[in-house]
Amino acid sequence: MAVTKGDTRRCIVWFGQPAGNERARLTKAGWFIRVAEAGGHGGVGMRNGNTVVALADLRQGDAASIAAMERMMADHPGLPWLSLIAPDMPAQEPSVNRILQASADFFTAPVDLQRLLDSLAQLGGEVPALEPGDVGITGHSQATRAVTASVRKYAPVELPVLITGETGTGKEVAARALHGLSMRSERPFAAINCGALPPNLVQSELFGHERGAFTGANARRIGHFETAAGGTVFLDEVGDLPMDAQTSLLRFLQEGTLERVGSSQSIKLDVRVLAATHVDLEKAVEQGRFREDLYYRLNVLRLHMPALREREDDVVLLAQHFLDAFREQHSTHARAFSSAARQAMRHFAWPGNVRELLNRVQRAAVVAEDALITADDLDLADVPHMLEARTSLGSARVAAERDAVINCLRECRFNISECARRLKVSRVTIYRLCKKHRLALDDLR
Ligand SMILES: Nc1ncnc2c1ncn2[C@@H]1O[C@H](COP(=O)(O)OP(=O)(O)OP(=O)(O)O)[C@@H](O)[C@H]1O
Repeated sequence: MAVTKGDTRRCIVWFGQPAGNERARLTKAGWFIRVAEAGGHGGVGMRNGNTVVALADLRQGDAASIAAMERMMADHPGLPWLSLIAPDMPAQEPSVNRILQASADFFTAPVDLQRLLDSLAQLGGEVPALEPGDVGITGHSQATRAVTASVRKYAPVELPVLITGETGTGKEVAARALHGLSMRSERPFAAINCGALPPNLVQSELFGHERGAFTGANARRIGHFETAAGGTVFLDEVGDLPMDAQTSLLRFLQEGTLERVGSSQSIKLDVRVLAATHVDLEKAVEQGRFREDLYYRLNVLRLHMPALREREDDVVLLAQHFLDAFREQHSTHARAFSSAARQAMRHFAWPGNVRELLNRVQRAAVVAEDALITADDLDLADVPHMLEARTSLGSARVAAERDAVINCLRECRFNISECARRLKVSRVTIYRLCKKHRLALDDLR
């Protein structure tokens, strides 16, 4: 199988059968598609200078062709591989799983063609034409692009996703994006804050109850899970679920069934579960506050939402986005941010993350007197002083540490063991500190 003269420079070797729309979109984007057979002869057909990406299409795959695909991938480890599976394919099945693991990225049919093009562009060494706004997650920093790519990847997979991150980082925004990009998007999305439910009512809120199930249960109540049938349930602060509700949730994840409180009848239900936590769930497991088996069930796919201070490049963009949204609903003089305000926003640590930014921008839009929101309007006028204090305090600490080591070494006549004893640290630490402060012992003596 040789690449003929007319081939373009960007080539996909598609092991399987691309659908008409897939072929059309990729060709339009400038990719030449070569259809190949995993068990066929002649390798993948490469020519120097071509960008070649291989795609393992397992949609029609029987066991023999999956095995052949695995061999083909093993024979060509230097090639970037993508893989494509059917939605009902058992991703845990060892040979399928090995193929997914060996791929740079994988897709579930129906293929999100924009994501496929982005992935191909990345593998071909181009800057991906990613539009994070498409999925409702505003931001263009590296960290946000990585989140968006994971959201696109996880959305079509029918597995739970555990979303972690500090408060206000956009965990619910991500959960909505996962739902909105999934095949369930036309069905309900139910967001439940487990921490806000009274512990004795959690079971009934989530799974419903029958009339007379407990004092005050005057009528049958349908729970959030049943209301979201065919859709997605998002359990925020899942670590706050009481033990009995954890057991019911585990059973639902294992068997796809639930029982209303006060009933022994099992109800079969199709709901995808997404969960979020801002506490360390692993620690809760260690301390026996969260079931380990439930943790493993929820933590199949994991999405981490970075803190806002880790995505400095997003701050001004998000602020303008919130201001524009505010202006659509309210009248305000404010149109944009002064350069001092932009600088203060970029340097602020944002302990409340995106939620705090949203609140400050809305408040500032109300109080602003002019077209440009000032640092003062945002209540961030102190940021430069805070930075200065942090810098000077930091450098004072470093200087004090250096002086303490030098003085002690001199007093101990450069006896490292003695110096370590007096400063109550190990000898290794003294050597490390000397290296850190660039203290050459010979120069000090
Ligand atoms: N990338 C984003 N683009 C636009 N709006 C965002 C983004 N991230 C967060 N927000 C907004 O910030 C606020 C907080 O987001 P969200 O509720 O999703 O955070 P959270 O991590 O779930 O918070 P908590 O841990 O308190 O439940 C919301 O108003 C949300 O719309």
